[in-house]
Amino acid sequence: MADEENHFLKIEDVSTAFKIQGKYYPAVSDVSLDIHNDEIVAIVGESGCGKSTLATTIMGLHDPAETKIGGKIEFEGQDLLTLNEDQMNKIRGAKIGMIFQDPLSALNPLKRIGDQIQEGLDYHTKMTEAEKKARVLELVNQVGIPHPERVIRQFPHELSGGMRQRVVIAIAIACKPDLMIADEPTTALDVTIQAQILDLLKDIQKENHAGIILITHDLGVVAETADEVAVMYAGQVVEKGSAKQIFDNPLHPYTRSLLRSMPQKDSENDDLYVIEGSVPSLQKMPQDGCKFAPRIPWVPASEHEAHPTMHEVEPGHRVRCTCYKNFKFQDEA
Ligand SMILES: Nc1ncnc2c1ncn2[C@@H]1O[C@H](COP(=O)(O)OP(=O)(O)OP(=O)(O)O)[C@@H](O)[C@H]1O
Repeated sequence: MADEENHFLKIEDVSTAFKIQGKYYPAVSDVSLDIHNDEIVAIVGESGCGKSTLATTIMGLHDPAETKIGGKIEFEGQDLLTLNEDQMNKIRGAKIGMIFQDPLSALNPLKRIGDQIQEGLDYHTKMTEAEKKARVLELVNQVGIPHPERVIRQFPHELSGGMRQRVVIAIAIACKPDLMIADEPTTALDVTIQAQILDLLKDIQKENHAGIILITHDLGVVAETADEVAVMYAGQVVEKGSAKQIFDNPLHPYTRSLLRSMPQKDSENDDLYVIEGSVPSLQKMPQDGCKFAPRIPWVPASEHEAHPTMHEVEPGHRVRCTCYKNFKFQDEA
């Protein structure tokens, strides 16, 4: 594991609250995470846990009139939360690339693929036209798109979903960003294509020595790719550690529930475990105590902390609240 010295993204106590009918409700609460070069950090949790909000907070994509953001996001020596729009524009696309879930909506339907890949180079570099053209072809090649010369003249609708996602990745890596944020990059794709795209992300990460934040609800994707894992529930990180720690020794009841609901490759049993209940809406989110408590009502209140904090259970492995200590599922004796 990389040492503390070379982390280049340090998220410290970040909270993002949205204004709803005049009141602010937190979608992300006090999240702290470090990302290093050459590392894939997965952020995992069910829909509504705040994963995308954390990503868009890092990217500075929130309207300050509608959101309240707190904490610090140190990236290569500066706090992103203190930068203005012009300063953020210089970082987005150049030093931080973002890959969204749906390649079709991320691409402009009316622009040729080559021109879309070139846009970042136009904005962020002083390359000549010839250098940019060569770089575009190099990128198309790098992301494994066949017939690059033809594809750069095509429009998004002429490509398959998998090829479009490769284009989105080419756009994200055009300026060799140090950090890539991939928000559900394979969710819209079928299973075989998913595997190819994940392999591609891993290859690119190795080649560029980038750090990647991979947002997903799919633990299968996490198992395939991640070095480090942060499990989010109701806007908080409830457990984090290396992928090995999380998969071999999951502790928080929420992490354990997620793992239990994961389909097993060799299992013929289709009855998957389902965690009862769902992530509450922002207005219904419990404000105090363990936010997961309502979903494990058989656990006595005394097992939870009044103000749950993160506990280091082994080096690098942290879990929130004390309710993990004696936790058993209802069907366990
Ligand atoms: N602009 C917004 N205004 C108000 N509430 C929002 C806004 N964006 C997100 N939310 C709410 O914040 C919570 C977290 O949403 P977020 O999209 O970050 O979760 P997620 O874990 O990424 O889920 P998904 O995978 O479905 O995107 C949800 O309750 C969502 O409804």
